[in-house]
Amino acid sequence: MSLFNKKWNELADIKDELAARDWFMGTSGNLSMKVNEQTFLVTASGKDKRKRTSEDFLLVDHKGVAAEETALKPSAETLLHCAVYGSTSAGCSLHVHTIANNVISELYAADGQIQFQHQELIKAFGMWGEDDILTIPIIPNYADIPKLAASFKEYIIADYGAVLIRNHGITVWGRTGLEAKKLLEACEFLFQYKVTLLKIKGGI
Ligand SMILES: CSC[C@@H](O)[C@@H](O)C(=O)COP(=O)(O)O
Ligand SMILES: [Zn+2]
Repeated sequence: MSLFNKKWNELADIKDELAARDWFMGTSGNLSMKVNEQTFLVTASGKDKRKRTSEDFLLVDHKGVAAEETALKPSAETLLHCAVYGSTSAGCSLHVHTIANNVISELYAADGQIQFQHQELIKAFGMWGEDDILTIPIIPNYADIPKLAASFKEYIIADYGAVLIRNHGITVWGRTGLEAKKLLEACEFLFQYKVTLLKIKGGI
């Protein structure tokens, strides 16, 4: 199997798994996977990401421009994926909108971040110390995508990480598809936990 087909199938399988969690409401969300140093696969814009079709992804260059003859449009948020691959050795980037990540982004917007400590799942981010703290930045949402991508890029400081976009969604990236998925699932677990706890305690 060619590298292109291998990467396509890997990304399609991740998409199916996230779809099974119902993380692609209203055509939201976009995913990408690096194929080589020059190009990556990204979801086509505006599609129902719960469906698996031969038009789910297209190949784009480092500027997010289609690298092949196609009628498909790359994700409207391709520049965020470009920002990841342009400044790290990441191999996969995932973006989803969920109720939990939107609620958390709104509740903690004034702090510009949310932190988790003494939570087993922060180990997904390599936080193995007893008192380690996981910090996830929260940035404003801009309709102007180049502006959003520039703001997002400031928080890309490693080959894996996560950034919440206020009242929009989360973008995570990792060295492999498996790592990116692990980080996304860990974040969503932590967000759902926090929302549930706040509700029980009467905080919201
Ligand atoms: C109607 S979904 C919201 C979109 O504007 C966007 O935020 C999104 O995540 C999906 O856009 P897409 O262009 O399909 O990648
Ligand atoms: Zn989005």
